[in-house]
Amino acid sequence: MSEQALGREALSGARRVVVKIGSALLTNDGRGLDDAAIGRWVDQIAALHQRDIEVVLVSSGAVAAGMVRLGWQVRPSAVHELQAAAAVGQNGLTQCYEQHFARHGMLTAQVLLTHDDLSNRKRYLNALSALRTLVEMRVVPVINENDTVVTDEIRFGDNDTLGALVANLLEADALFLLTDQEGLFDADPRHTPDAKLITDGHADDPRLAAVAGTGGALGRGGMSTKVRAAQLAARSGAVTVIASGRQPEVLTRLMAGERLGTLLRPEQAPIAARKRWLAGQLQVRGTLTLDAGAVKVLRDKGSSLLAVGVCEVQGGFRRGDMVTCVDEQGALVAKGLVNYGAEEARQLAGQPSHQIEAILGYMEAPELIHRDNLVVV
Ligand SMILES: Nc1ncnc2c1ncn2[C@@H]1O[C@H](COP(=O)(O)OP(=O)(O)O)[C@@H](O)[C@H]1O
Ligand SMILES: N[C@@H](CCC(=O)OP(=O)(O)O)C(=O)O
Repeated sequence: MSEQALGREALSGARRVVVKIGSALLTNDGRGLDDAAIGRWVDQIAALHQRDIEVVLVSSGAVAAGMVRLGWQVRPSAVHELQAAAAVGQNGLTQCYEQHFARHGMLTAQVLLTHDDLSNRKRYLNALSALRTLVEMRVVPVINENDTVVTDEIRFGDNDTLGALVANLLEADALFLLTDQEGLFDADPRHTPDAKLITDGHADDPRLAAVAGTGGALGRGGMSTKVRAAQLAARSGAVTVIASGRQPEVLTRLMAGERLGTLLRPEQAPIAARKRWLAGQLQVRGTLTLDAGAVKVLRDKGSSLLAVGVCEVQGGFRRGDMVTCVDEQGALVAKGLVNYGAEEARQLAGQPSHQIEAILGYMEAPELIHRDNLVVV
C-alpha cells in the first residue's frame, strides 16, 4: 500500500472532524453570504452526523457578511471598522447556519474564541469541556474568532489557525479547510494559470511554505496560513485536507477516501502524536501521589484519575495546569491537566467523587484529571 493511500484511507475511518469554511468561499466573493452553498455544506454535515461522525464547524464570513449588510464595498483597513462589520455580520452567519441545520432537526451553538483562549490553561479546559458537551449532545458548534476582542487575527483574517487549534483541542482525526481553490498548487493559480495541484504531502515539509502565497481580497490568510494550520493540526495527529468547497459533495467524498484537494499528513501516528503533544504542552506545576489502586487503573484501564486515589498533593497549581502523578515510591506514572487547583485538590484527596460538591460547595468535574487529558508514561 502506498504512503499516499494511507492518508486517504485514514479519512474514511475518521470519527471526529473539524471543517473550516473560508471567507472567500462563504460570501460568493463578496456578494454576501452564499445561502445556497451554506445549505449544501450543512446537508453534507447532517449526512455525516447520521453516520455518527462528529463535525465541528469553524466558519469565517462575519466581516464579509457585515460589509454587505452595512453597504460597504471595500473591506476597511481600520481594525475598529472590521470589528464592527464582524459584529453585524456574525448575526447573519449564525442565523443562516441555524436555519439550515434546523431543516435536519439539528441544533447549532455559536462559539466565539480567540487564539489566547486556547493557550490560556484555564480557558482551554473551559472551552474543551463546553465543546465536548455540545458534541456529546449532538449539537454542531459553529466557531468563529471573537473579533470584538482581537486585533491581530482580524487584521490577518486567519481562521485557519483557529481551525487547527480546535482540531488540537478536540483531538480531531481530520481538519478540512474548504476554500475557493481546488487545493494547494505549486504556485498561486490566480497568477499562474498552469500551476499544478499538490495532491499529497507531509504537513511539515518545508517546501510547502515556499509555494503557499497569501490570499484574495476577502479571505486574507491565503495558503500560507493553511500550510501552517496543517502543521499545527499534525501536532495532535490530525490529517489536514485543503479542498474546494465548490466541489459537489466535497465533504462526503473526502470522507469516502476520494482523492480531492491536497492532503497533508502528520509525521507521526495519531496516538503517539497526541500523547507527545499533551506531554509537551506545559510546565509541570505540581505533583499528585497516587495509591496503588489508582496507579493500577490508570496503567491497566486508561481510567480518569479520581480524587479518591490521591494520597498527597504538592505544588501551587491552578485548574488547567499540568501536574505529574507519581506512585507512593515517587516513580512517575502519568502527566495530565488537572481539573481543580491545588487547594481544592488537597481538600478532595482521598474522597469519593460524590462528596466533591459537599466539600467544595460546587463540582467542576467528577474526576481530578479526565482520561483524555492524561498521558500515562
Ligand atoms: N500555492 C497556492 N495554491 C493555491 N492558492 C494559493 C496559493 N498561493 C496563494 N493562493 C491564494 O490563496 C487563496 C485562498 O486563501 P484565502 O483567500 O485566505 O481563502 P479563505 O478565505 O478560504 O481562507 C486562493 O484564492 C489563492 O489566490
Ligand atoms: N473572523 C473573521 C475573519 C476570518 C477570515 O477571514 O479568515 P479566513 O477565512 O481564514 O481568511 C470573519 O469571520 O470575517
